Amino acid sequence: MDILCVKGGRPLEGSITISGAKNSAVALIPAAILADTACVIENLPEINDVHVYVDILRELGAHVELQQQTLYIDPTGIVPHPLPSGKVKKLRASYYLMGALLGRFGEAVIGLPGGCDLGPRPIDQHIKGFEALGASVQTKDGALYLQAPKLKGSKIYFDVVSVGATINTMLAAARAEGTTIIENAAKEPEIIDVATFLTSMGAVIKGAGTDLIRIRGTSRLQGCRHSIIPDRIEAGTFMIAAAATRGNVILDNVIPRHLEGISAKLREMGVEVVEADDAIQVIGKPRYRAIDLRTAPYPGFATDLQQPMTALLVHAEGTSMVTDNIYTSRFRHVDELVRLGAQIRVEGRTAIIGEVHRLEGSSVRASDLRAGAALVIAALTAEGVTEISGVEYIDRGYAKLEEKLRSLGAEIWREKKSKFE
Ligand SMILES: CC(=O)N[C@H]1[C@@H](OP(=O)(O)OP(=O)(O)OC[C@H]2O[C@@H](n3ccc(=O)[nH]c3=O)[C@H](O)[C@@H]2O)O[C@H](CO)[C@@H](O)[C@@H]1O
Ligand SMILES: C=C(OP(=O)(O)O)C(=O)O
Repeated sequence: MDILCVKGGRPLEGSITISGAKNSAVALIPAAILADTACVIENLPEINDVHVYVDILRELGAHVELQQQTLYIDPTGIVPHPLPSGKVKKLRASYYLMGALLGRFGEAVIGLPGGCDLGPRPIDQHIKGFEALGASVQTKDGALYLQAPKLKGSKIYFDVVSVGATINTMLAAARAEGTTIIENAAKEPEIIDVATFLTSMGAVIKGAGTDLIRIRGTSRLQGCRHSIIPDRIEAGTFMIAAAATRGNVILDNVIPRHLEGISAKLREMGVEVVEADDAIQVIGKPRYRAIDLRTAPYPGFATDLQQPMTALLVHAEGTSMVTDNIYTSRFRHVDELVRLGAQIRVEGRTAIIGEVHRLEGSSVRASDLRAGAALVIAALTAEGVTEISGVEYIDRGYAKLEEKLRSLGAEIWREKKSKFE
């Protein structure tokens, strides 16, 4: 069992390069199933979710070669074996196998997805999308059984703005006959990235990035080469860490427009944020103002940065209120922050964060991916050493986290711990 050890107290200084987006990567890899020839995906983040997906594609019969940040996928050998359990339970985004296999083969059996436990994460809107395209969908023994002799374009209105349901419907619709219209679509940059990929393959997609997307499907899609957009959540995490440690960090390979939500909130606190074309600089200050924030679908403040942000707000003067409007229980990091000395209480969907003058290192546990990021940020600002377990969650979604932090001057290292310690 690995743990991360962090000795706090050093400002982060220097520059790092942000990796490709996790939430794009885990959609683009299954999207390659839709092609009749091979795809090459570049700027892949070196994270566990990608490794799990590569294993799943191999299990289905694809020829896959992964070399650092480049992935070659030849899907011609794929057979739509049922995957009711196993690796699909390890990540949330395994739900994209439903749309991709349905689009390519007209059938799929996929276990209900895993991923971070943030409260209920239903997939009723995904099912609504598949059914609108003509698929029959049944849930049995923890798996979804999908079948559609012929997929036909249709008009779908989502009752909830959902990243996963929007992308999944786009995947199936790309090989459906006729035009599909998605209303109340999610607008995240990763949706545009998937639309760009499918367009390079031969689908005709208009409106990605708005709440109305039109997809004209085709019976043949060819392989293509695509470079993944930068990870705005990884970038946001480092921006918060730079501010929390009163550091001075330049992030290369970012799209500043994707970071407007986090940049605005950091500026409101008194952090200096300077934008260039494809880089952003964060300059920490000795004192910060408390702020209120509410998460919302893009372009609102990303829920995935809510937990890291609470770790910074601990150091602001006054009382901050953080409300998560997307998930009902995304505050499992709070008790762990309190162990380090933070003053936070949770009321319903809101965390009320008081000001403290110092945090002190302790042993804490990451309950999910961004809880892990929040604990690392808190540990970087704490006196003494913090030991963080639950590292497997952090490894799901942050590429070379320790390496990047060390290059900025942090004292962070990994240790093996016996399960009896
Ligand atoms: C792999 C991936 O891209 N994960 C991201 C994706 O997750 P994911 O795609 O799972 O999240 P959604 O956008 O679908 O979820 C948003 C909200 O809609 C609800 N909902 C969703 C689908 C559905 O069928 N029914 C329903 O009620 C969810 O419970 C949640 O409250 O977007 C989330 C919200 O930005 C991010 O936190 C995740 O990092
Ligand atoms: C919630 C997240 O991931 P997933 O949807 O893959 O569980 C996340 O990236 O913060």
